[in-house]
Amino acid sequence: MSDSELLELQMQGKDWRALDKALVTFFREQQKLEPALALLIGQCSFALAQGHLCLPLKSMSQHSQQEWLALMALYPDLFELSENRNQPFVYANNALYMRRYFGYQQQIALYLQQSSQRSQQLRQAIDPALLKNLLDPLFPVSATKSADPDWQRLSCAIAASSSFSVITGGPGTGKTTTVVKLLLVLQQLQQQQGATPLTIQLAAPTGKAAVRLRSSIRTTLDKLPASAEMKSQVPTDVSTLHKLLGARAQSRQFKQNAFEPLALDLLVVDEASMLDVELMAALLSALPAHARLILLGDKDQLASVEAGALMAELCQWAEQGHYLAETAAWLNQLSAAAIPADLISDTGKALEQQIGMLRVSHRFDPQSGIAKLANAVNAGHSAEVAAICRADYADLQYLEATDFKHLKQFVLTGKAKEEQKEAAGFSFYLNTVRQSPSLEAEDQVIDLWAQQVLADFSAFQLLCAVRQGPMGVEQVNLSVEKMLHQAGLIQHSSHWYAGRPVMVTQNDYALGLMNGDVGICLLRPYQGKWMLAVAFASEDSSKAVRWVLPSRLQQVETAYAITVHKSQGSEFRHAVLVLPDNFSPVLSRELIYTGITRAAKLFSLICAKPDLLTQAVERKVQRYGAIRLDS
Ligand SMILES: Nc1ncnc2c1ncn2[C@@H]1O[C@H](COP(=O)(O)OP(=O)(O)OP(=O)(O)O)[C@@H](O)[C@H]1O
Repeated sequence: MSDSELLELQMQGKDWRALDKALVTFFREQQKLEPALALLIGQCSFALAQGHLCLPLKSMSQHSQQEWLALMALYPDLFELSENRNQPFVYANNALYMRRYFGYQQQIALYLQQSSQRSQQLRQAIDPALLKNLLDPLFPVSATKSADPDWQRLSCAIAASSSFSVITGGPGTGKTTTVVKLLLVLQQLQQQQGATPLTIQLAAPTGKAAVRLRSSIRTTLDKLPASAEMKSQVPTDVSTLHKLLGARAQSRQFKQNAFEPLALDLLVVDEASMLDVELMAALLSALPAHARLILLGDKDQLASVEAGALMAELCQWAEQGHYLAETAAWLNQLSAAAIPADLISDTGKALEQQIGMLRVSHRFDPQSGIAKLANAVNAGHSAEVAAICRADYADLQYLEATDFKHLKQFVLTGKAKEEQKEAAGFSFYLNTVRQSPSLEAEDQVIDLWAQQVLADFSAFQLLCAVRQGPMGVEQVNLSVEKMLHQAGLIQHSSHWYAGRPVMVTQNDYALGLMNGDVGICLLRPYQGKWMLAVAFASEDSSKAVRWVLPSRLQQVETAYAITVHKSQGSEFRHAVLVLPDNFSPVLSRELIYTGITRAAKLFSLICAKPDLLTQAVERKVQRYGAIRLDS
C-alpha cells in the first residue's frame, strides 16, 4: 500500500482521534507535506493517545530510518534533526517526539541525572553507624534469622541516603510502613545533627489514594516505637498532587512552579505508577533544589492513561537489584543479612542504586488465592492462572458469563458460592443507606452515617476492563440499576436517587472535587426536611464527609462499575473484575494484575471466554519513550 493510500485509510478510519486528524490536516495545508510525513505526524500524535511518549521510527516500517531522516530534512521548520529552532517535532533517540513531550522527557532525565550525583554525595556524608542505631529499634532483627535481608530496612536506608528514591512493592509489602519509619529516621538524624526538623509533605495522585494513605499512616505511626515528640514531626495529612501544586481551572500551569517553588524539604508521592510525564515534570519544576523526593508504588500496575510509564521505567530492573558492589557493601553494614549475590551487578546504573524493592507481602498469605493469582499473572504464566481460577480458594471466585444481565444474585449478595463469608454485594451498603438518621438528627450524626455508607460501599466494587459492550462499564451500570430497582433496594433506576454512587469524571476546582472522586447520593435530613445530597469522603481530616448538591455535579457517572484504570489507588474488600466478551487492546497483564490487587479480602473474576484471560495474561503493555536511564 502506498503512503497516500495508508494516510487516506487513517484519515477515514476509526483509529486516529479527531485531534490526530486535525493536526495532520493543519500541517498538510500549512506546509504542503508529503503523504509519508503526514502519516508520520498523525501516527506520532496517535502514539500519545496510547500512552507512548514518542514514536520510534522502527515502528514505521514503510521506510527505512535513512529514508525517514531524508524526508524530514526537507522540512527543517517542522522537524528538529540537529538544530533547535523550536520546531514542533523533535527527532531524538531514534524516535519522533512532539516538542512538549520531548521537553518533559529532557527535564525528567536531567533531574534523575542530577539526583544521582547528589545522592552519591549524600551517602558519603552519612555515618553508617549512626544510621544503623536509628534503624535498629524500628526494624528489629527477627528471632528466626532469615538468610534474606530485611528489604524494608534496606529500602529505608537507600531512601535515607538518596536525594531521589523509589520504593516499589506489591500490595501489603509495607511501603507505607517503610516510609513512616524513614520519616522518623530522617527527623531523628536532623535532631542529632542539631538541625531544624524537615518540612515534609505527603501527596497522592487521587483523592481516594490520599485518604487511604492518610489513614494508613496514622495507624502505622501509632504502632511504632518512637517518642511522641518525634511522631509529631511526621505529618499525617495527605494532599492530592493537583491541590499541592495549585492546579488552576482551564490552565496547564500550576501555581507552584520554578518561580514559586513548594515550601518543603521532602516530598513523598504515593501511588506513583499513576504519574504521567506531564505531571512529573510539573512536580519537578515546583520542587526546591535542595528537596528530597520519594516515590512509592507498585511497578507492575497499569501506568497512567496519559503518556509515559515512569514507575515501570524507573523500576525496570528492580527485581534484579542491579546494585553495584560498593552500594551492596554500604548497605551490608546496616543489615543482618547480606544482599544476595544475584542482585549485585557491575553494570548497575547510578539511578538503580536509589531504588528499593519490597519483596514480602504482609497482608496476603503467600498460599492465598489472591497472592498466587497475582504472582502467576505478573509472571505471565497463563496456564497456572487458569488452574488457580478453577481451584477452590476461599478468597477467589470465578464465574463464566457472557452477559452481565444474568448475574442478579451475585450483584445483590456478592456470592458465587453459598459458603462464601467475605462476600458483600450491593445490598450490603444499601442496607446502611436505608438506616438514615431521623429528621431531627444533628449534623454530626448525619455525617457519621454518610461516612459509614461510603465505607460500606467500598466493600464491593465492579471493575470493568472496557467501557462498551455487554460487559462494559456503561451496560453493567445500567444492568445493576435495573436489578437493584427490581429487588426494591433503590427507588428509581435512573438519574438521582438515594443510594446512587457516582464518580467525578473531570476536575472541578470550584467544588474541590477531582476526577476519580466517588460520592453517594443520600436522602438526608436538612433543616427539618428531606433532601437529596451527595456525600464525598473528606480530604480534610477535621470533617467526616463533604456534601454537594446533585444539581452542582455536572461531570459524573454512575459508579457501581468503574474501569480498572479509574480504580487505581483504591482498595475494596471484595473486588470483581469483569472481562469483556471479545478481545480488546486494553486487555493486558498489567490490567488483570491491577484488578486483582484492588481486592483486600476477596477477588472475583467474571470471564466470558477463558481464552481472553489467557491472551490478556500473555500480553504485556509496551510503551515507547525511555526517560534514558543511562546516567
Ligand atoms: N515487617 C512487617 N512485619 C509484619 N507486618 C507488617 C510488616 N510491614 C508491614 N506490615 C503490616 O502489613 C500491612 C500492610 O503494610 P503497609 O500498609 O505498610 O503496606 P503497603 O505496601 O503500603 O500496602 P498497600 O500499598 O497495598 O496499601 C499492615 O497491616 C502493616 O502493619
